[in-house]
Amino acid sequence: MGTIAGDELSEWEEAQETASESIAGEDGGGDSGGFDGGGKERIRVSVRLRPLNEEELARNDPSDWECINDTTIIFRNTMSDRSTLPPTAYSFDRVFSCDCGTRQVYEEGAKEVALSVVSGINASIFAYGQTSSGKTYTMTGITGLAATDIYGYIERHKEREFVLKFSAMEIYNESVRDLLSTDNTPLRLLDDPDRTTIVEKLTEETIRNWEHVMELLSICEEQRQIGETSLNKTSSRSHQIIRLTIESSAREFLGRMSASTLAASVHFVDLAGSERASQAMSAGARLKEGCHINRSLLTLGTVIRKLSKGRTGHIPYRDSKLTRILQPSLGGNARTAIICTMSPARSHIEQSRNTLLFATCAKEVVTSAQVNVVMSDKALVKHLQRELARLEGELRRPRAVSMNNYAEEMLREKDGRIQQMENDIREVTRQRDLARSQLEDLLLRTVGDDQESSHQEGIFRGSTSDLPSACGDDLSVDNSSEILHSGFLETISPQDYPTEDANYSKNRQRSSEISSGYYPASPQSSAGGVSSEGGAPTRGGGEFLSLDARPEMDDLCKEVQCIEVEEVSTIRNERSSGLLTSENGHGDWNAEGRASSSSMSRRLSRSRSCRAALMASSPCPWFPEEEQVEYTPPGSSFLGDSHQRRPEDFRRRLFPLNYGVNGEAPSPTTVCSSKAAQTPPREDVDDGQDEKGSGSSVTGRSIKDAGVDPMMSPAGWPEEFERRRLEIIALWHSCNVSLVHRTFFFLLCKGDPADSIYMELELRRLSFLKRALAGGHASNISATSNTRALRRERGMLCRQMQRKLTAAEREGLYRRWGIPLQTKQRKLQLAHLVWTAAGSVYHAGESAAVVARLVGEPDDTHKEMFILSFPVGKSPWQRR
Ligand SMILES: Nc1ncnc2c1ncn2[C@@H]1O[C@H](COP(=O)(O)OP(=O)(O)OP(=O)(O)O)[C@@H](O)[C@H]1O
Repeated sequence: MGTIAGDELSEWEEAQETASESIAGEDGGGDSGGFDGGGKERIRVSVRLRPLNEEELARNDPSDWECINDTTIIFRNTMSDRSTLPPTAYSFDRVFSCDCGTRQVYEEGAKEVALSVVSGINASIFAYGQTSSGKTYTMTGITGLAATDIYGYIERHKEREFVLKFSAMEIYNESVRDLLSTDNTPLRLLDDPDRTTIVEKLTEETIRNWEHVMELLSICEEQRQIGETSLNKTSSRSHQIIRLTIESSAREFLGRMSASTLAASVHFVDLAGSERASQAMSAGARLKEGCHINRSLLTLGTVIRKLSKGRTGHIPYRDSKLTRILQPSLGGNARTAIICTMSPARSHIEQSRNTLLFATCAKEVVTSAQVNVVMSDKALVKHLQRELARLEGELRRPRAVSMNNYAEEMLREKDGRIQQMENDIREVTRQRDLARSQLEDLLLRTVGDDQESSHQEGIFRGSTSDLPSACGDDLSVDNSSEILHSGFLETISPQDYPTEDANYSKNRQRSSEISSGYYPASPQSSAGGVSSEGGAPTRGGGEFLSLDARPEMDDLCKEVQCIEVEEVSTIRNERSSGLLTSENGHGDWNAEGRASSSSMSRRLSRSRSCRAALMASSPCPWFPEEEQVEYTPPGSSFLGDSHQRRPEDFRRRLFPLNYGVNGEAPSPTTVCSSKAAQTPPREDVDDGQDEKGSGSSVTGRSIKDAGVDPMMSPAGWPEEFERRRLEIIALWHSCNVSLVHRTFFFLLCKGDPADSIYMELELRRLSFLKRALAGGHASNISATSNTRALRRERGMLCRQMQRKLTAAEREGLYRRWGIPLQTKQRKLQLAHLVWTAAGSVYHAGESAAVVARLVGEPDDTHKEMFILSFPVGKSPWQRR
């Protein structure tokens, strides 16, 4: 039996209501005492005053108690010495005078509560009082009457099927005995999940009829421990608990899943006498009984007292078997009625007062009875299955959620990895393309210079048929190198060239020619080395690369050509005007090597178009395409003595044409011994008086392009380095060059003679850029756009300060740079301070230190970048 709640209750509500209505309907609520079917109510407390018994009458024990009405009993002191004292009044739910019969007591003091059991509400009827006060007398009557009424109710409610079960026990000396069993073995008390106490192995008889109940009651009476005390010859020495359990179901629902079963128990409790042992004049076995009795009653009194004060604190139900078994009836799920019996005799005044005190407390105790509906087996199975499914669902749900979360987390992680890998692939691809582009650019420039030289050489020694038709101009040169076999060429035998790589050999030889800084002009030499028909290589004078034998090279060299032409066009024109003349409109050259100005014009025109085509097809990754077309600075021939000190592998990559067959670098002495290497550098002055021919001027330009200044002694380099560095710093400032570029260049070029080539290149590029900006012929770049890019770069530095520097480091920088710590936007101030002084190497060094700290130190790779490209506005760092 138990209670149900929630949706399960709704399943039974209809049947329960049917049962309750049927009970209330016929009996008008009388049978159930008008109880509303559940809720809190106080214990119904009644006091029954028995008549003076023979012994009391015999000793003239006066009766001082009087029930002045149905609810109040007063103690009227008839003793002479206390006659002046006012009577003490006690009020209860009902008081019964000595002339009230048991039926009346039952009807008015117990029936309402007792018959609640037929409505599925637990009920308890207690008899409390001292020995011989009439507890057994009262409870025996009440139990019988209640049983009779219950059976009368059953008889009247044929629509319901009732099942009555009877059990009885006594608690004697704190041992529980089964009154329906001859076995006196104490029964154990067990706790069930409903916090009720189960008496193990207690006999429970299913009652057949009213007579059966009476029979069982008789058995209990016979079985109960009795003894003779001074007050009661047949004193009940134990607490007797008779339990009548009633289950009822509406017959119309029987066998159905929805069949309702109301189940409740009514306890008839005849307590042992509450008197003190001494008062009962007990001794021996009776004294021991008295101790146990009092222990249980003492606990009962404590429980009632505590319950009467509210349900705060610990209620010592478990301190005795009596209170433990009756716990539901004491402030639990039961309606309770207590009938306190008392003797009217003055001699029992103290016990009577105690009884009334107990009753006073009991009437304050609130119970919370409710209808108990039990399920049928089928319904219980269904309910349990549903509950099982629910619990399994709950068990699965968190796990499912957890699994889903785990799966989602794994997917997110994998997506993240995939994204990271894709980013890595993109980055690697970008770097690969960049490196490839740089390598191609490097080769292009190198070969371009070679081509430029060859082209120029062709001007002197070739014919119109030597030039690629795509270039439009058929420029022929009949001049030959005057020292074709001089210098480096003499050191390398054509036989040494690997036959399977003729172009490489040719290029390498050509590069050697360039590196020697000398272009042949001697007809004699030309005759020995180059065919006048087409410049075909001859073995006798060393193989020259034929222009028509390498059209792809011609295409690749266009960028360099056009830059060279742009830069030196004025000079070249002037020079050409005196040295080269065209014999016809197709740009043929005369035997004196003079070209007409119209030929040069055509040449310039061709170069620009070719450059544009080249740049469009091979964009430099460091520049937007539109910027590359217009702002690629002059290319250079990175040749000369200085680069010999660079890392061997880099030299090999950068100047493949300058190496021998076996990869060995040409010795500085070889280069220096060349005739051209000893030629004084020529200024790019348009004196127009180069009688030595264009070959000399080209030679001089080539030397400068190579960054080799034969006149500059190693001892003079430090001063020259400082001069160039200051010039570069000033140009950086003028051109708004990227701060990162400035930083890397400044930190990498520290005065090593090998740096001369980089500085020369940088100066040339910066000069070109400055002129382009000043001249306005750079349509896609302007000082404004550079300034904007520079501002973005300073913003980047500002953000990097926050990321890369600690607060202490930043504070140190602020102090070092004179930025007041109390000012705002200090990082921005610092970012706008670096690289702002155009004429101070010290300032540049400090600036470079700051920027390098923020973007990282440069390495040799960056140094190579200086040759490959020249970032304006945006730095390589920004483009990552
Ligand atoms: N209301 C009453 N009217 C007439 N006789 C009564 C009444 N109450 C009790 N008696 C009688 O008083 C005697 C003692 O009653 P009873 O045995 O019921 O007392 P008790 O409280 O049960 O005592 P104990 O606790 O010792 O068992 C009995 O002989 C009984 O018949």
